[in-house]
Amino acid sequence: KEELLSPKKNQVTTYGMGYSQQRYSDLKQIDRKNIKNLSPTWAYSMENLSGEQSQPLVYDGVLYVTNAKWTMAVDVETGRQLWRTQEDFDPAALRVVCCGVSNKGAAIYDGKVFRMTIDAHIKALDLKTGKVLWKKKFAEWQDGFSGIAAPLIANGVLISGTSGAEFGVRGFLDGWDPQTGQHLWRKYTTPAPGEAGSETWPQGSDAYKRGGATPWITGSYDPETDLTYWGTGNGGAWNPIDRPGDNLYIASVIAVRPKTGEIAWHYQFTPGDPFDFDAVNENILADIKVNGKLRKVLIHADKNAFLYVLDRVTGELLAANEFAKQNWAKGIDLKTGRPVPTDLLDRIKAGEEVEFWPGPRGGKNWVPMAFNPKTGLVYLNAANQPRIFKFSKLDEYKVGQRYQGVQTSVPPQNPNEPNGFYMALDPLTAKPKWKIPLMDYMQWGGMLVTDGGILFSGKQTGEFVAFDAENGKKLWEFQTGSGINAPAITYEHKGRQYVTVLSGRGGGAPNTPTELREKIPLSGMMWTFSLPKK
Ligand SMILES: O=C(O)c1cc(C(=O)O)c2c(n1)C(=O)C(=O)c1cc(C(=O)O)[nH]c1-2
Ligand SMILES: [Ca+2]
Repeated sequence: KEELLSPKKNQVTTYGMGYSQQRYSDLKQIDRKNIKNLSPTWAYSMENLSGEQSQPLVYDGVLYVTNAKWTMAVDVETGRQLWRTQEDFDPAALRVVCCGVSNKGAAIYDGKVFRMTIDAHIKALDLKTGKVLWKKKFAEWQDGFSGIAAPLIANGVLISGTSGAEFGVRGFLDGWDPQTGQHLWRKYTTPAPGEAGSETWPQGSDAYKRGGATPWITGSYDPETDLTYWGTGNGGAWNPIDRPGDNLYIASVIAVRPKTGEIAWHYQFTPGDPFDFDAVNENILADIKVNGKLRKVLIHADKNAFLYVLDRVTGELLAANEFAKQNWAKGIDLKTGRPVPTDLLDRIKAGEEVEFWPGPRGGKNWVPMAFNPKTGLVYLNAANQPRIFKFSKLDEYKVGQRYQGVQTSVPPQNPNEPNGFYMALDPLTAKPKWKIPLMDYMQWGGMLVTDGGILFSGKQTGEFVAFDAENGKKLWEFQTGSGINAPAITYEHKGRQYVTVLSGRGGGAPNTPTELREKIPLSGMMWTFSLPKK
C-alpha cells in the first residue's frame, strides 16, 4: 500500500502528481533539444461532449481517467481500452452544476480507483475490471450538491469534498473507509452555533447553513505533519447582506487531520468573501528558504489575485503578494494576516455598480499551477479580466436553487489589454522571472514542469504547448482538435517518457465568450505523446 502512495516515475496515483501537488517530474528524456520530435503516440475517444477537465492517473502501465460520464482504463503503450464503466446518474442532476459538466479526476489505492459523481455519490471501482465495489450517496443532488473533485487518500482514509456554494449549500469534508465505503466522519466547513469559528457568523441566524465554503478541489497532504490542506469555496450567497462578519471557514485553507476531520489550523484569504473568491486553488507543499531558514511551507495562488506562502505546520502567514491585477485590497498585512481593503466593497454595499478586478473567475481559477523544487519557481496562468458587479435583492433561499444576489456583466475588453499571462514567479515575492501576455484568450489549462526544462500547458484554442521553463519561449505545439482545460501528466513506462493530456472544451470559462463556442468544436479525447522510437 505504501508503494502506492509515494510518487514514482512510473506511477501517478494522486491528483497533483504526488501528495505535495507540485506537478513536477524529474523525468528528462524529453528535453529542450529533442522536444521538436515529440509526437502523438495515440489518441483515445472519451465518447463525451460535455468537457474534459480530468487529470489522468497511471498504475502498472495503465491510464485511469474520468469524465462526468465514464471511468476508463487504457493501456499506455497501445492506447487500447481495457475497460470502461458508465455513470448512471439522473440527467436532471446537471441542473446543479454551476460551471460546466465535468470531473477533475480520481485516486488509486489498494487495488481500487475512487471517484465522485455529478449526482453526489462517491464510489470505488476495481482497478482490474472496473466493477463497482461500493457506492455511497454523500448528499441529495436536488439540494444543490455535486461531486466533481478527485478524492484524496491520506493515512488510510478516503477524503472527499463537495461543490455547490453557488446554490447556498453548507460545505463539508467526508472521511470514508476505502475498503468498505463506511462513513467515518464529516466536518462541516461552516461551524454551527457554539463551535469554534461560529462567532464569525451573525448570532441567532442560520446563515451558516447556506454559507458555502465548499471544498471542490482536492487537498494536498503532508505525511510528516499528518495534515491535509484543503481550500474552501466562496461564501453563500455571494451578496453578503445576510451574513455580516468574517464567516469562517469560507475562502480559507483548512489543515485537517485525516483520521478525525479535526481542523488543526486555518487561514482565511478573503474574510467575509462577497466576490466569489473561492479559495479552492491547489495548496502546493514545498520546503523553501525563508529569510535564510528552511521552512515547511504551503504555496497558494488565490482567486483573489494574491500569492500566499504559509508555514504549513502552524498556519503562520509568511508572504502575500499580488500576482494579477486587482482593485479590492491595498495589500495583505503580514502582522494581522488580513487584507487591507480599498473602498470597493463599501461602494458595492452602498448599491453602487462597480468594475472589480479580478472578477469572479479569479486572478487564477482552479486550473493548477506547477512548482519546480530545483528552481524554486511557480508556473501559472493568470487571468486579467474585470467584471461589473452590483448587489441586487437577495431572494429568499430556496433549497437547490441558485443563491447569489448579484448582477454581473463582463465589460468590453480593451484590445490592448492582455486577457491573462503565462508566468514564472518567485512564490515569496510574486516577482516574475518571466511573463508572457495572452492577447487572444485567457487560458484554462493546468501546468506541468519537468527536469528536462519543459513547461507543458494547453490552450483553449486546442494547442498542447511545450515552453522552455527558463524563459517561457514556445518550443513545440500540437493541435488537439478541441479546447484544453485540464492538467497534463508525465510518467515513464518501460524506459520511455510519456505525456498525457485531455482535450475537450468545457468547464467554467471555456463556454464564454460565445465566440469560443463558435470557434472551437466540442470533442473529448485523451492524447498521449512520446519521442519516436530510435
Ligand atoms: O463554489 C463552488 O462550489 C464551485 C464549484 C465549481 C465546480 O464544481 O466546478 C466551480 C466554482 N464554484 C467556481 O466558482 C468557478 O469559478 C468554477 C470554474 C469551474 C470549472 O470547472 O472550470 N468550476 C467552478
Ligand atoms: Ca464558487
